This record gives sequence, structure tokens and C-alpha cells, in this order.
Amino acid sequence: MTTAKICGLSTPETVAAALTGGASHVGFVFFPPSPRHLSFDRARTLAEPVPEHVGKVGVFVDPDDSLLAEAIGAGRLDVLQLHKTPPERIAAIRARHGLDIWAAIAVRTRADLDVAARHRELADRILYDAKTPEGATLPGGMGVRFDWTLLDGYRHPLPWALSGGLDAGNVHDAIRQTRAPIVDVSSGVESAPGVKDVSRIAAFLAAVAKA
Ligand SMILES: O=C(O)c1ccccc1N[C@@H]1O[C@H](COP(=O)(O)O)[C@@H](O)[C@H]1O
Repeated sequence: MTTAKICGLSTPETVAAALTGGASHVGFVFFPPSPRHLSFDRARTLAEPVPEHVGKVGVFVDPDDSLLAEAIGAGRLDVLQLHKTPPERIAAIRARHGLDIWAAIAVRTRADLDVAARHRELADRILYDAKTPEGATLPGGMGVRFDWTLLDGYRHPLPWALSGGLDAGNVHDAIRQTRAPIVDVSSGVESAPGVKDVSRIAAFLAAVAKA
């Protein structure tokens, strides 16, 4: 069965929608250029109602130790999702914080998948995400999708998850085609950048449950 992470939540109402709809994970972004960036106080409030069985994922872009320590404490994080973070830094973060690590791999071509294999001993899960355009402010959360057929026949080095441009209209096909164990969405359940929409969250989670 495929489960779902709803990422970039920033209000109690949308966290509640994710929990009611059966999300396995909720994502909190700690990256100031993002419209989904959270203060530590806001993260503390949002994490409060999340039950034990739902994973709280912090999303970071090559974070330093003080950001990680504050965010982990405020958001009571279970998982660190790391974008654009060099492998040796991932290893150091994992050793220091002892939390599950999801290494985000930016994918546009088959060659990009080679990066995933380098994380075999370093991460707990690979998150295949679409590569955003050259010069983009964000390495994710832009609704960009990659060619899912690149994963056909690919021997995954680790447990994995799929993200990039998913929404309620395409997630069924994404799951059927890739057999992703976890699907991850951000902009596909928004009405504007950074503005999550409870009905889109419900529709996405219903589509995942049906797939
Ligand atoms: O969402 C963000 O603002 C963000 C910022 C920095 C790194 C990653 C970010 N989002 C991640 O991007 C993917 C895909 O998003 P989308 O569904 O295509 O909008 C998702 O894993 C988010 O966690």
C-alpha cells in the first residue's frame, strides 16, 4: 500500500486535513527562501497535534547544525529530508542527530539516478524529486515533474519515495507506473505558492487511498 506525505504545511487547519485524510507523514519546511518556511514557534504549534504514528519530516537545504538542532526540537522531528546536501555532510548529520534521513535526489535524466547509489550507507530513504530549473530559488516545491519511466527496472539502493509535480489528478498514474511506496506532494495541494488547500489535500489523499 502506498502512503503519502503532505509537505509544506503551515496552518493548523491544513495539518488537520492531512491527519484526517490519513497522511503517513507531514512535512515542515525550514528554508527561508521558501513560501512554506516556518518559524520555530509556528513549527512547535503545528507539531503539537500530530500523533506518534504520523512521521514529522523537516525539509532542509544543506542545513547547518544550529538550524537542525532548533528545528528538531521545535517540530519534534522524526525525519530529516535533505536537499542539496553533500554525502559526507549527510553522514555527519545522521551520526549527530540519530534521526531517519531522507536524501532528496534531483532527477531529470537517468544519469541523475546514479547519485542515489552513493547514498546507500548514508541515508534511510531516497526521495526522487524533479530537478527544478537552473537558477531557481527552490530545489523543490515548484510542481515540476520528472519522467517516471526513468525508474522502470531501476534497482533502488534504499527504500524510497516519489515527489515532484504530483497532484490528485496524476498520483494514481504515478503509483501505478512506479509502485512508489510513499508519494510526497507540496504545490499540488495548494491554491497559490505556500497556501495549502484543505479540499485539495483531501482529494490527493483519497486518490492515493484508491490507487
Ligand atoms: O516546498 C518547498 O518550498 C521546498 C523548499 C526547499 C526544498 C524542498 C521543498 N519542497 C519539496 O519539493 C518536493 C516536491 O514539491 P512539489 O510537490 O513538486 O511542489 C517535495 O518533496 C517537497 O518536500
